[in-house]
Amino acid sequence: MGDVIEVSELTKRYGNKTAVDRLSFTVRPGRVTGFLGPNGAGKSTTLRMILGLDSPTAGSATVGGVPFRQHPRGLRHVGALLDAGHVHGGLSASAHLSALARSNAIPRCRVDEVLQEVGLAEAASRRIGGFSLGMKQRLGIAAALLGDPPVLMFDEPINGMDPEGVLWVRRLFRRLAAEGRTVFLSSHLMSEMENTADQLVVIGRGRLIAAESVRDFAARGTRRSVVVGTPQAAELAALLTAAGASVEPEGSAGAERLAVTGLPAERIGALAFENRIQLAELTTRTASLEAAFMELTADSTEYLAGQPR
Ligand SMILES: Nc1ncnc2c1ncn2[C@@H]1O[C@H](COP(=O)(O)OP(=O)(O)OP(=O)(O)O)[C@@H](O)[C@H]1O
Repeated sequence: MGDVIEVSELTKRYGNKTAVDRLSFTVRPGRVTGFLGPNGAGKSTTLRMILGLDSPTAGSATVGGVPFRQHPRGLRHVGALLDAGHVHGGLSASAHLSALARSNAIPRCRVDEVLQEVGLAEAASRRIGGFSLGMKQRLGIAAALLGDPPVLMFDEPINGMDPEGVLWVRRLFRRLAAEGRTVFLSSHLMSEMENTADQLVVIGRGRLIAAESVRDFAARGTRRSVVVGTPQAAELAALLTAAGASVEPEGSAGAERLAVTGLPAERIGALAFENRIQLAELTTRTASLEAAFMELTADSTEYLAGQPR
C-alpha cells in the first residue's frame, strides 16, 4: 500500500551554510523508519524538501518515484506533521480539520473519524489556541491522517507528549506501518526511536551517518557481552578464558558475576553444564542504542555545551 521515499544526493545550502549535504537514503513501506540526528542536523530541512516546501540546491527527493509536488492527490497521498505549533489558534480543532478536508477534496466525515482516533473528540469544538503542546501534536497527527494516505511523515511528533501520549503514539505508528504504510518520523532523541522504529536513518551536520535496522545500529555500539552469575566464578572464568573468551569480574572484588565477551550465551551455558558449574544468571547484554548514537554523532553536533563549533 505504501510508497517508497527516495532521497538521492539531496543538498540544501543557505548562503555558505550547507544544511543538507549530498544525502541519499530510502524509506520503505510496512515499517517505521526513524530519522535521527542532533539538533540542527538538517532533519526538518530534508522533510521540507521531500514535501516540496523547500527546493533542493542539488539532488532529488521522490515519493513513489515522483517528486511530491507532482502528486495530484496531495494530503491523500502523503500526510505530514511538520510543526505542531504552526496552526491558527482562533479556530476550533474541528473547523481547522474541516478546512483542510475541503481544500483536499476529503469527505467531511473523516474529520470526526480522525478526531476520535487521536483522542480529541471531546475537544473538537475548543479553540486550538488553548491546546497544550501534546494536544497540538495530536491535532497535527489527525491532520496527517485525514486523507488516509499511504505515506506519513512526522517531525518530532513525540515532543511535548505525556507518557500516556507517548505510548499511544508508538502504538499508532506501529499500526500504520503494519497496515503497509510508509512511516517516517524524526527525532533528536535515540530513546524515542528505540522502542518505536524498525529502521533508522541517522544524520549529522547534513550528512548520512547510518541507514540500517535498529538492531544493526545497536550492534555498532559497545560490544555485545554476556553477564554470568555463579558461585564458582574463578573456576568458570578459567574455563571461559581457555575457550577464547575475555572475562571481566563485574562489580566489587569477590563478586560472583562475570562479564564475558567473545562467546555466546549458549556456549557459556554448555561449558558450565559440562563442567558441573552452577549458574545463577546468564544474560546477554544488548548494546545501548544511546551509546551507539552518541558515539557516531559525537563529531557532528553543532553545539557542544553551548560552544559553537
Ligand atoms: N531558512 C534557513 N536559513 C538559513 N539557515 C537555515 C534555514 N533553515 C535551516 N537552516 C540551518 O540549517 C541547519 C539544519 O536545520 P534543520 O532545522 O533542518 O535541522 P534539524 O535537524 O531539523 O534540527 P532541529 O531538531 O533543531 O530542528 C541548521 O544549522 C539551521 O540553522
